[in-house]
Amino acid sequence: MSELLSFENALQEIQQSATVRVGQHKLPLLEALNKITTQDIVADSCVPPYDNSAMDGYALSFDDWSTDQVFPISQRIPAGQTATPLEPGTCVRIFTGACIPTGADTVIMQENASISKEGIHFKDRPSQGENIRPKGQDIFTGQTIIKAGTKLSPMHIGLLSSLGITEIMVYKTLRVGLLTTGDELIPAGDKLAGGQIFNSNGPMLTALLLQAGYEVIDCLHAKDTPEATEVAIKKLIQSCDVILSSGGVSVGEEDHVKGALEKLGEVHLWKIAIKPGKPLVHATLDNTPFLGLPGNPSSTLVTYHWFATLLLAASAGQSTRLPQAYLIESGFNRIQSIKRDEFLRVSIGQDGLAYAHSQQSSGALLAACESHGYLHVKANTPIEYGCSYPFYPFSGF
Ligand SMILES: Nc1nc2c(c(=O)[nH]1)N[C@H]1C(S)=C(S)[C@@H](COP(=O)(O)OP(=O)(O)OC[C@H]3O[C@@H](n4cnc5c(N)ncnc54)[C@H](O)[C@@H]3O)O[C@H]1N2
Ligand code: MOO
Repeated sequence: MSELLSFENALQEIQQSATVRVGQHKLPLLEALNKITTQDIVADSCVPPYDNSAMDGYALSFDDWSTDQVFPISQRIPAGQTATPLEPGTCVRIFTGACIPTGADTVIMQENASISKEGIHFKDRPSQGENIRPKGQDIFTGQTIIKAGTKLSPMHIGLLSSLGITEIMVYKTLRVGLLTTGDELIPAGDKLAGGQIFNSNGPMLTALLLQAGYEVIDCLHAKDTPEATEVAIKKLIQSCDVILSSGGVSVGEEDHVKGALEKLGEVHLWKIAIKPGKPLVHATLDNTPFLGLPGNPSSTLVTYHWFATLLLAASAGQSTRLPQAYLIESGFNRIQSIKRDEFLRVSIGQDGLAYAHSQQSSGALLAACESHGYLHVKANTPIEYGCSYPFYPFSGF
């Protein structure tokens, strides 16, 4: 086991080696959804831009209020209009979102007002400043609202629109090339012959990449020969910013990916002390980063989640950090441990405890579909009922 790199060291090596691989351009705001900011966004104005009412009601000066005071209405201010200064001793009829007139500092909601011919009476003492949303409550001028390297979400699109921003500088979309390997694989839709299985990693990786907002330039398949593997890799190098592959990275004489990488570029790491996913390989070919994921579908998924997401994000210009862990207590015991860090596919029960799926084979994918995420169990660590372990939901990757 000594030749296996630790999980933490592998993460660090891949993260440290990654650099931005894409250019920049300015896009209309909605087209920038899921794109990555190239610089900090600093607000050049306040949101809201003026003090405004949080309620439909009446604005007045708190100092004018007494329990017997009746306030004539001197002004009506709907949202969208400007206000003139408050006449002392009066109140103004005001609506949610409307400007607070100079001199008013309190809004009383209409449910707490009594209307008579003389004016409006507010029996209960208000709190000074109530129901007023001050200028800059959400964003103030000069505030950094979005950091460089942020993937823009629908919330960011709303936030930027609240500042009147219509276009933004973002990184161009990362172009990813995919290679699947294996003589036994045929595409879904073809007819299976003896010894064959359908290629599921190709579509799964494509879906993962598309979901993350990357462009899948090409998805090639290579037979298990050194020549076919090299030809496919050379083709992908021409057009892709990053290349991912599945299969062919283990030690058998049918595994040709690592050999091809050694021939075409520099291999940085191979074999990590994790289960599933041990024979991951990381290389650079002609300045193009390459991550060779193991072929067993759950090994492909785990290594994509932990390592490919890191490499891809950094290559795309995104600030990278590890996914959020939640400490969750185990709902089961397991005495035996192994010498590799494990990523068990687990569900969180109604009782809040983590339960391992009964099928943990790296060749089985249904377990991932029926689980909520990974329980990270360190090497040589037994699992004890009620003890806490880091849990990583699939949605966090
Ligand atoms: N003697 C040893 N044998 C193996 C070792 C080892 O240390 N010594 N490691 C095992 C581990 S761990 C893993 S993981 C696998 C990884 O092997 P490869 O990455 O070389 O993958 P393949 O051999 O090409 O395929 C493994 C398995 O996955 C299926 N597969 C591959 N690609 C796809 C695909 N696109 N869609 C669906 N299924 C796929 C393939 O048919 C095999 O069953 O090596 C162990 N062996
Ligand atoms: O490391 Mo492999 O992915 O256990 O089968």
